[in-house]
Parts: sequence; structure tokens; C-alpha cells
Amino acid sequence: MRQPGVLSRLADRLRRWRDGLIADPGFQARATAFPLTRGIANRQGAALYDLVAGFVYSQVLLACVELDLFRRLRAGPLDAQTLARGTPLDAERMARLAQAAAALDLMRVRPGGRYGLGPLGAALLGAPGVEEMVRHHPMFYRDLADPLALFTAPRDSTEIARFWSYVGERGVGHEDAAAYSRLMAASQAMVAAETLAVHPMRDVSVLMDVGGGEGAFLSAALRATPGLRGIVFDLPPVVARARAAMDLAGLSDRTRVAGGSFLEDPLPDGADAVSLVRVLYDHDTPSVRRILAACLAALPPGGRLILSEPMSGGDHPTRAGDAYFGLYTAAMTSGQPRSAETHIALLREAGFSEARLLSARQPFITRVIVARRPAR
Ligand SMILES: CC(C)=CCC/C(C)=C/CC/C(C)=C/C=C/C(C)=C/C=C/C=C(C)/C=C/C=C(C)/C=C/C=C(C)/C=C/CC(C)(C)O
Ligand SMILES: C[S@@+](CC[C@H](N)C(=O)[O-])C[C@H]1O[C@@H](n2cnc3c(N)ncnc32)[C@H](O)[C@@H]1O
Repeated sequence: MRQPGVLSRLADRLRRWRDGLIADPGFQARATAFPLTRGIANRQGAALYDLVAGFVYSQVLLACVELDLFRRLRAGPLDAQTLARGTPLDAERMARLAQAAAALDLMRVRPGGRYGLGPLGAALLGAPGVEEMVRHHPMFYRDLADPLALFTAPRDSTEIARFWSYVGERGVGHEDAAAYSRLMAASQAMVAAETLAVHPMRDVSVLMDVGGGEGAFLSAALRATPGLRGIVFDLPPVVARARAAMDLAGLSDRTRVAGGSFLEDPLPDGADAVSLVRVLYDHDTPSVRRILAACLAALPPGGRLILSEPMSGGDHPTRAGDAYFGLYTAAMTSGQPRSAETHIALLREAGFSEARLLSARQPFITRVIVARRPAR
């Protein structure tokens, strides 16, 4: 390993000195008292406060979602008495919840003791899938109640792992498939919009969406791209639902549906592009290698692989990629978010070329990498 240079050693010493100061209660008190440093001290203090309180904020959001308050406020502000009607809360407790929601920008206090939508409550109404994610979080939070146990949880011992019961090689029953596919499809709209915005499918003839669930991503791609045809590949009980969904969307004449396991079966051929949307982060690296090998084998020379999922920021960790999905995949007891650099290395090792990360519009929703099967 290369030794750090003089500048990097100096920067390390400066950082240690700065961290020592910040960790000193006396320094914190002086920085808060001194008008020129008060702003910085308060920003750090407030950021730490938010981390300490985080779960409470999330539960305020969950209470609002469960009582469907944002939808009820869509038509205009209401007082706590009216808002409490039809809920188990009395007016006084509803006001307490609404005050908390207003502090978090989910609601706004309006004149006359009424509460209206806040910017984040309104954004939630326009971001399909977010509510469904919020509603499934109690399950994740039960696994998170002991975060240290979470990191060492035996395979499939957590609630989240049992819910997403398809991962691994033991297959899935029809009821499980219905529950997870619904949640997956609900969050897919945002992922599809971001993926297709950064990588339109204009020059693709046949797109095969591998691990394509109910076909939500393929449907979005087909709707956005006249002339495009597609294949959805997933486990047999899942593709049964994909077939019905494509019929319902009126897209079955442009779609072929194929069932099988990408860990065991060859993928159908006939596609000049393959997409893997939120598939690899569910799996451990040996399975990822098998999936990439299967995709390469299914593509013609020059064919394209489009990889879209939340990614680790690597040396620049991100809240979505490293904090949320790092722990989410820990709760799954398999898989992990990988950085763009790690994906690109795995793609090269599998035989792909020209792998590159595309720039994102909403990186907290997904990141996209494109690679090619070499032309010869
Ligand atoms: C109009 C005026 C006056 C001003 C305009 C000002 C302006 C520009 C306002 C912006 C308003 C606006 C357009 C806001 C948009 C907000 C959006 C789009 C918010 C989107 C939020 C998305 C979120 C929070 C997504 C969360 C997704 C999650 C948590 C997904 C989780 C997925 C999981 C857990 C999947 C697990 C699958 C497994 C099993 C691991 O593979
Ligand atoms: C996290 S979901 C993503 C679904 C969809 N691409 C999306 O983004 O909404 C992972 C998908 O991979 C599928 N899958 C898991 N193991 C599989 C396997 N061995 N063979 C084929 N598909 C599999 C699951 O059924 C599921 O639909």
C-alpha cells in the first residue's frame, strides 16, 4: 500500500486537532457563546439533534400516513376538531400530532387554528410509492430495534428477510409474491422515471428486464419508447403476475414473458439490451457474478447492459445508498449496496466493456451504469 504523502499527513493532523476541539464541552460552550461561531455550532448541534430524534420524526410521518391526513388536507386547511373526526384521536391529541407534523414541514399552521399541507406533505402526495414504503417500515423498525443484533442476524431470521422471501434459491409462494411485488411495483414508478430520464431507450429494439417483477419497469420503458419491444424475466410465480399486469396495461402484444431463475437457467435470447433494476443489491457477490455472466451470455456482441439501483457512495457515503440501503440489506440478511466503482469492476471481470456511471437527477432514488458486451 502507498504511504500517505506529507500533505495528507498534515491534513490528518489538522482534522484530529479540529475533532479534539469539537469534542471538548468547553470549546462547544465558547463556540455557542461567541456570535461569529454560534451559527456553525448551532448547525452542528441541530444536525446531531435530528439524528438523535430521527425515529420520532419517522413515526410522526407514519401516524399521518396511517390516518391519511395529507389526502384529507388536499382540499384545504382543517382545524384539529375536524381532522380528528373518524380517527381514534381526540381534537387535543390531533392538534399535538399536527403541530409535530408542521414542525417537520409535513403540514403548515394556518390562520384560525387550522392546519394545511406543508411542502413535504404535498410532495409525498405527488411521489407514488413513498406512502407504501412508509407503511412497510414498522416491520423494518422491529428488526432495527437492536441494531447490533441486526448486523449479525443469521440468514433469513429477520422480519424483512421473511417478507422479501424470494431472495436466495428457495423460491417463493404465490401469496408472498403478491405482497412483495405490490410494494416493489409501488416504488418502481420513481425508479423507472429516473432510469429512463438518464438513459432513454431510443436506440434499443428489444429490452429484456431481468428480475423484472410485475413488469413495471418494462411497461414504463415501452410507454416512453414507441417501437420498443420487451421481455420480462423473473421467477415463475412472479412472471405469472407480470403476464396479467402487461395484459391489463395493453402491452402484451409488445411483450414476451419468461419464467426461470437467473441463478440456474440460461436467459432467453433475442434482446439487444438487458436491464437489471434493483436486482444485484439483493444478492451476495458470488450470485452477482452468476447473474452478470447469464446477462452477458444472453446479449449479442455490442449488446448493452443497463444497471439501475441505489448505490453506495464509496469514499463519499450517501444517506440513501450507505445509511438506508446499507442497513436495509443488513435486515435482508443478504446483499449489500455496492459503489459504482465496485459494480464497474464486477462488470469488467464478467467480460463487459465501456462500463460507465451516468450522471443522476435524483441520486437518492437510483444510480445507473451502462456497459456493453464487447463487439467481438
Ligand atoms: C411550485 C412552487 C411555488 C415552487 C416549487 C419549488 C420546488 C422545485 C418544489 C419541489 C417539489 C417537488 C417536485 C418535490 C418532489 C419530491 C419528490 C419527488 C420526492 C421523492 C421522494 C422519494 C422518496 C423519499 C423515496 C423513497 C424510496 C424508498 C425509501 C425506497 C425504498 C425501497 C426499498 C426499501 C426497496 C427494497 C427492495 C429490496 C428488497 C432491498 O430490494
Ligand atoms: C428487488 S426486486 C426488483 C423488481 C423490479 N426490477 C423492480 O425494480 O421493481 C428483485 C426481483 O428479482 C427477482 N428474483 C429474485 N431472485 C430471482 C431469481 N433467482 N431468478 C429470477 N428472478 C429473481 C424477484 O422475484 C424480484 O422481482
